[in-house]
Amino acid sequence: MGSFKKESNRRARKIEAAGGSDGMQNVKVKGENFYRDAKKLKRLSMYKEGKAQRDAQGNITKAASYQSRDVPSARIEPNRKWFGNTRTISQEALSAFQAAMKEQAKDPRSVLLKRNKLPMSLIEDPDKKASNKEANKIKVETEPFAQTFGPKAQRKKPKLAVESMAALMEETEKNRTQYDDKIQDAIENGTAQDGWVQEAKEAVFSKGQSKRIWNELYKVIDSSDVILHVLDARDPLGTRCRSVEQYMSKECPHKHLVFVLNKCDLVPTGVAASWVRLLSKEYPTLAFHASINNSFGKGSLIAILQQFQGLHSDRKQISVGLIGYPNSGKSSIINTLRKKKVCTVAPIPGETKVWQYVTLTKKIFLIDCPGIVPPSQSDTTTDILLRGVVRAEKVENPAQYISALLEKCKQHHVERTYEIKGWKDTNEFLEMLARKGGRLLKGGEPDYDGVAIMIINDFLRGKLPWFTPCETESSGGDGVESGEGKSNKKLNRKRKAGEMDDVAEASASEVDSDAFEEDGEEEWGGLSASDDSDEEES
Ligand SMILES: Nc1nc2c(ncn2[C@@H]2O[C@H](COP(=O)(O)OP(=O)(O)OP(=O)(O)O)[C@@H](O)[C@H]2O)c(=O)[nH]1
Repeated sequence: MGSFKKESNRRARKIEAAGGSDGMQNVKVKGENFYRDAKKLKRLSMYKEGKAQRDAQGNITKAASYQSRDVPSARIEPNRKWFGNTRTISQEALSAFQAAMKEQAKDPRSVLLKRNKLPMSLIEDPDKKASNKEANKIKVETEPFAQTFGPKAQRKKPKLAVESMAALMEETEKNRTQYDDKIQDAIENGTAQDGWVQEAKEAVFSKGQSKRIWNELYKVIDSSDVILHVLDARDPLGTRCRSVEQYMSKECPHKHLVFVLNKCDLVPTGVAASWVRLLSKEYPTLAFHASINNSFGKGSLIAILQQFQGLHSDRKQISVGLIGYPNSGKSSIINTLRKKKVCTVAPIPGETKVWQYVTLTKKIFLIDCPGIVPPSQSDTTTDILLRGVVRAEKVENPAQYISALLEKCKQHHVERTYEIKGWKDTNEFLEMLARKGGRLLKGGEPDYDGVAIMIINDFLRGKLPWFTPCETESSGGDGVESGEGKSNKKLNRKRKAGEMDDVAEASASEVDSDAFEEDGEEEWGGLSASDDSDEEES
């Protein structure tokens, strides 16, 4: 406990120093504002450090310490708290982690982590990053703004081949005539080459490439966490959109891409299995048959979507976009998953016009996208037509595509489907079919184009069985006829067992696809793990 003794002594001392009772008013009494605050103390101690030294004229010869402009040498004491949430690891451990992650990031099935929580900057190749930086730096350094643009620009003027406007017009006209002649020659001789025959294509072959459709696609990609890329099992590579895959891996690598090999009921089980094996090396791949009552692979597709949803458990829901070629069965897959008709499905391409949201479960939304066709210089009009991008009724002279179509099919399948035999060339085949079906024009002329449209539609809708063999599994690799490899041997075995008959019949009508379906379920058990209990659960 303190006493007031010290305080009374202090007051007595002060009064005495101030000259008796007159100085009473000047003696400070303890209470409010008695003690000096921190600010005042700081100022006072600054004065204590000394004033500046001045010469006779009053100029400062030596500055006071508070006036000095020298930077004081200060050291900051390191503190563990700075490293709050981070963990420090050794360089060796970091390199080992980088190497392991690089391996895993390549394998799409082994990394099922939240991509946005991965330290991607650590995984990226530091050398590559450095070289990119270097390249950018060089660009800026070699061509600074002032040298390139503005009044001090040092760039040379472009050299023009012509000297006047009239000469330029003349040159342009000459080039155009040359180009037109070239196109005309190519069309007449059938020697069209890539690049400059594009103009000669019918407008209908640009279906699925319009700006509107691609805008829809980008909307779907932007809004989705998982993208299901739907491929036609009969021609998976033909219906693959590599440009979209590249776009996704570059612009949004955190989104998951999954291949869905649809229409598996239209190809032999072995072929579908080999395609799944091949495509799985790049992205997770599922075999699927879209049908509301008789589906295949639905359980495994829902299971994989639920896994993805688990990865994003912090979100209320995830969106799953379906993209792919027109007519590949995107809307049918949504209907199959929902077990009812929620999207319009039609055997004609371009049925889906705009994107649409469908709720699968409380936490999973599906987005249907219109069919897209990546523009390619190497795709011929025949390729485009036989992928089902264009309606056969819309093309000019459809009979011209029948020879290519027949090359893709086995002769005995064509014979059995149309119950005709012994044609020598495509024209004769069309004529026989026209006469058999009574498709004749005035004067008994066969309706070649009418029959050709029918055949193309049968080909696209699965009435005429065909498939593209998986190249890695067949030694020939160019079409059904030449493939003598493993898959074809397998197929031959199946054909002997009457399985291809099942395919032909099953594909004749979509509803009547049970026989092949059952077989598929048996063989596919290990790959896509689809069983009834799965389906029931979902
Ligand atoms: N046999 C068979 N036919 C299928 C399958 N999936 C879809 N189809 C048929 O393929 C046709 C096209 O199906 P859609 O679902 O409309 O295709 P889409 O990809 O939505 O087509 P767009 O609207 O043009 O983008 C329809 O006639 C379907 O019945 C399948 O697994 N097997």
